[in-house]
Amino acid sequence: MTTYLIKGASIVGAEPTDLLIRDGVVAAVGRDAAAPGAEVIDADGLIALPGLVDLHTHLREPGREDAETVMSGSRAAALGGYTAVCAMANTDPVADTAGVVEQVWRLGQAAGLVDVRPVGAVTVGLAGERLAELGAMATSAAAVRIFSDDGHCVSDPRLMRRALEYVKAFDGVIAQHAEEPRLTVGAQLHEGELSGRLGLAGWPAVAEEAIIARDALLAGHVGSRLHICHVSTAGSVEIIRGAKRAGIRITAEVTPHHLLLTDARAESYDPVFKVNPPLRTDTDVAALRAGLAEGVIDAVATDHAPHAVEDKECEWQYARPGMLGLETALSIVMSTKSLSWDGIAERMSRVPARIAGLDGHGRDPAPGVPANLTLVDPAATWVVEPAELASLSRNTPYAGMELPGRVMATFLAGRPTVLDGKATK
Ligand SMILES: NC(=O)N[C@@H](CC(=O)O)C(=O)O
Ligand SMILES: [Zn+2]
Repeated sequence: MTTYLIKGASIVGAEPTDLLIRDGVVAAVGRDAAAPGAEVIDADGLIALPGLVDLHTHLREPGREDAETVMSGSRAAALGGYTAVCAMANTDPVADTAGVVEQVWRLGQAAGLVDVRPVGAVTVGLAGERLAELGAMATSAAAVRIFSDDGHCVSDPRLMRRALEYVKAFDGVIAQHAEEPRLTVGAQLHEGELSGRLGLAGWPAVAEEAIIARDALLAGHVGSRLHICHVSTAGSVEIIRGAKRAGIRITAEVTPHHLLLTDARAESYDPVFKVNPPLRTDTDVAALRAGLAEGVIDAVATDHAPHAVEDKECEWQYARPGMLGLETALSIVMSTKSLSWDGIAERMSRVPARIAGLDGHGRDPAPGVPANLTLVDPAATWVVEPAELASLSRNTPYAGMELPGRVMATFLAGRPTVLDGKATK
């Protein structure tokens, strides 16, 4: 295994130093760190962050390998500075058995660019009727800790309660896509002035907030762990704040797109802006940014949702919801200027690693720590060219935008997955 000497990197914004990476770990930190024969990486002006951890990635394999594969999604993740991603269960077949989660986990190992941690479905086929084999997925080689029907809400409160009770035994967590389906029938975008003007069915904030409030109470009653996917409204932030104050074991994530974009984008009628939950208002964006900085929202998660051209480049009503996220997440978060480097490390690496139970990830580079880290050039800017993304899909809402911050190198267990801004495989 090659030894690397990273010279002049600033660890999470501290004074520049050198890092020696040997045998999969950070072997030494400091200006005197030297090793004959080491490959030297000039990191002058770069920020070293613990490798980013994504709690919400759609890799589409098995089933929609035309939109993304474990390999292409892993490459996109590494280029975005990620060393671990939690792969959502809404594949075909659904990841609702030990067999499917092990298959995804093995595909991730074989790709070797990022730690792929499969999320298991809560219910069989995501149908919301019967619990999936949660225990078998937890004890499988994939060691599943996060369970989610994401794409769908576990709307039956009795089933949700039982799932929360079940995962307590192995410190699992239920990640809820909070959407009361009876309130979002036919919904196309945020319910507000614009949906009224366009004459399209709206997705009201209360459809999200009602489920979060209900599930927080259930999680508190059961004493189990609940995680809320892609929080999108100011009201949700307040409910989560209250639940945390009450001692409920609740965590939450926000996506980069909900931190930047508003429903005004829907006016263009370009389906690239169609997503679940929908883009909301300026007030929501401000509350999400503040909630994230404060820690009421624990983590940034991409909800990377690749879709094939025919599913996205069509009439708004027929387009699938979702947008790409892995390769742009860090730059988008930087562009919002709502987090310091420590805040970015906390909300994009340390805390998501803790939520997902990933011991080897989310640790600042220090002697003895597994070498899962990323080097970012804070001064560089880049223009998003959809055709140049590593994802097999093109549905980025940031096409043509100039963004700050460029991932120059990423290391997974001491091996570079990105060098000079390019994936190593
Ligand atoms: N976010 C989306 O709009 N789409 C996701 C599902 C989901 O995360 O809810 C997808 O799988 O495409
Ligand atoms: Zn979702």
